[in-house]
Amino acid sequence: MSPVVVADDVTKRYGDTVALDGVDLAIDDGEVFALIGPNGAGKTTLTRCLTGTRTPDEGAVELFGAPPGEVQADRLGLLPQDFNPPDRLTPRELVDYYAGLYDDPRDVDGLLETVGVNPEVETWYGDLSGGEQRRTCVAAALANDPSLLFVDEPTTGIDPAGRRALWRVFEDLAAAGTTVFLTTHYMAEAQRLADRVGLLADGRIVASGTPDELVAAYGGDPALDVDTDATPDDLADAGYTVEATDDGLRVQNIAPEDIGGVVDAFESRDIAFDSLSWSEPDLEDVYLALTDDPDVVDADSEEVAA
Ligand SMILES: Nc1ncnc2c1ncn2[C@@H]1O[C@H](COP(=O)(O)OP(=O)(O)OP(=O)(O)O)[C@@H](O)[C@H]1O
Repeated sequence: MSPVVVADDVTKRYGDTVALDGVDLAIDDGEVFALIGPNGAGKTTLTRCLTGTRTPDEGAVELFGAPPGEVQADRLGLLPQDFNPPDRLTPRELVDYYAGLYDDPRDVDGLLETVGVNPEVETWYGDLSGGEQRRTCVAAALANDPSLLFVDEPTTGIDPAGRRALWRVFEDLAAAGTTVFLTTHYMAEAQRLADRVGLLADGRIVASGTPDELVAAYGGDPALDVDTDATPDDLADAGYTVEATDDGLRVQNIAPEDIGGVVDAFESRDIAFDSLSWSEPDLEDVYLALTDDPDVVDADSEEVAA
């Protein structure tokens, strides 16, 4: 099976800034690929090069085996990060406008309902909340029922319930065979939706694989966090790898069945603690290990205005 999306040694510069530095990528038919990476890593630039809205300085891009400009428009869906439709249209008018550009569009009201926007609403796009605007834009990007969809930060600014609703939309698209390329700052989004994840840093793909492969390779070990005033020295003779954290101690490489032994080690040394919290590594740990970026967004705890 030949890949649907190919980037071959793609380099893009803006003046002295090297936004992409030799990116290789191949995405198979029906795959959901999530591109993650810090601000300025080059995600939007790569999305633009792949969709033909930017031309690489070096290297080549192919969609369905052809340059992006030669691909039939109704096969592609694109939701750019900075998509800015006319303000004075209702959601139905707006999606209807995009649907009208294609021969065989999806049903507009059904699309709006799918993304959680009431098709009857008479509010102009410009007066919708940020989350409602983004959901309307997702509906517009799906108007032609694309077989390849590019979405650049599709759920930024959407509240947690709305984000999960959109995840279900993307999961349904993937189940129906749509190839999806998405960029996101939400590690939970990449972990849940993506068959494969690529981590872009300074214009280079520094790691790629399934979420499980990346976690196994870079995520570290499961750990037990202990809320305590103790220091690592207090447990120096206990045989554990222990490091200090903001709230106390982290005991590394602890399986669930080892937790009792750690508690015994604390109690036998008369070390007081308030609480224990065990966690397995996830994609966020991978991201932090490979980028050292403190601004990674936790999709479950982030506060957003709907
Ligand atoms: N039109 C432009 N002119 C000059 N520099 C640009 C232009 N577009 C992007 N850049 C620079 O290229 C680099 C990559 O930007 P890009 O927007 O692709 O990153 P990103 O990973 O999408 O970032 P974010 O997560 O903040 O959206 C950045 O240093 C950016 O400042």
